[in-house]
Amino acid sequence: MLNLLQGCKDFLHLTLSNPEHLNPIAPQLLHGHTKVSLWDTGVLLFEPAAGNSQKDVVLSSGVHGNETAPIELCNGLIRDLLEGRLQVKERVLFLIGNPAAINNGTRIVDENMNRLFSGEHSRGPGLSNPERVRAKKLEAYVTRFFSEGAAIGAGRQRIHYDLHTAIRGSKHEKFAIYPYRPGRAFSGEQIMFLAASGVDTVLFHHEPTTTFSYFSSELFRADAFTIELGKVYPMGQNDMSKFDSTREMFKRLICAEPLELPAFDATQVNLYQVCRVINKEADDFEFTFSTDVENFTAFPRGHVIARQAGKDILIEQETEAVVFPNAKVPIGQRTVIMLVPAVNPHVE
Ligand SMILES: O=C(O)CCC(=O)N[C@@H](CCC(=O)O)C(=O)O
Ligand SMILES: [Zn+2]
Repeated sequence: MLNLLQGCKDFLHLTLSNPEHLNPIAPQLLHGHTKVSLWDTGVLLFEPAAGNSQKDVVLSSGVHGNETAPIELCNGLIRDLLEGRLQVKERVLFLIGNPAAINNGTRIVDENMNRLFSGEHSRGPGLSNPERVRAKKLEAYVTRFFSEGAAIGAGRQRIHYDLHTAIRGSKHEKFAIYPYRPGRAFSGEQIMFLAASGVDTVLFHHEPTTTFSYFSSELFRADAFTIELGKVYPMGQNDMSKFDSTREMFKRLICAEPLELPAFDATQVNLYQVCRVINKEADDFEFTFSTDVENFTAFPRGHVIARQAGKDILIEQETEAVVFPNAKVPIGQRTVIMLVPAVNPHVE
């Protein structure tokens, strides 16, 4: 393992040089205190060789190939772990989601991978393209990781941060999507962890989705989020100083350093409720606003925000804010998420 990595520039380089597959490598002892295992290309596990870990943490990046900052952030943590500057005290699984799309510099190759989880990869046309195949494998790796954690002992915390960047600029630069979780309170500790990581805005989703974070949240009861860390830039062109707080909190989490989180305080964060999702139903779908309108821009009741098939789509609530508007999606998929302020969300 170490030889394999030493022959390459680094783990990301190894991954991108083998975009489809790498043979697994059994656990190797690193620096006398850490077990490191390669499960597949872009799939790397670190475990403390001794001691009582309490948490199973998945850090995924590159599910969309052009969202490079989280890939660089994770690769930096991996480099520090491999070279011994950091030592994990919790189990951590790093996933680089879509190496072929990263090589392409594009969001997708054939299909949006973040619409293919919770078994969606095998519905309809089935495992008909590499993204479907990879989504199925990623599900299997997360399942194995959490199952092996459960075998260590009961009561472990499961965490999955699926790291992205947004196509547009955003009024709140860093934000997280909290997957729909009926019957489960939102975690105030997680929201304050995100805030300490520089992610000061959280959207509560209103329905099940086929995203990676929903998969881990629903199937494994993980504290799982899609986290948007800023705007998309090409690889190497990210200002990595913008992620100092995020890196610091991820480091504290995986190295079991004190998190020093304040109690949940709704005044310290921006909380939004998803009120609806507008799907594309016709090829002529178009927004009435320009491509430089930022995420979280709000519009008043009655305002026409989009048109399709000869019909206007109007703002229904007193105000609604838009996030992820994108008219260039296949018919049937989400064109935009609509938000209202979250009123008294059930946070514990
Ligand atoms: O900026 C955009 O339009 C998309 C950024 C992105 O990839 N967002 C995720 C959000 C997933 C979720 O809703 O949890 C996605 O669209 O897959
Ligand atoms: Zn993304």
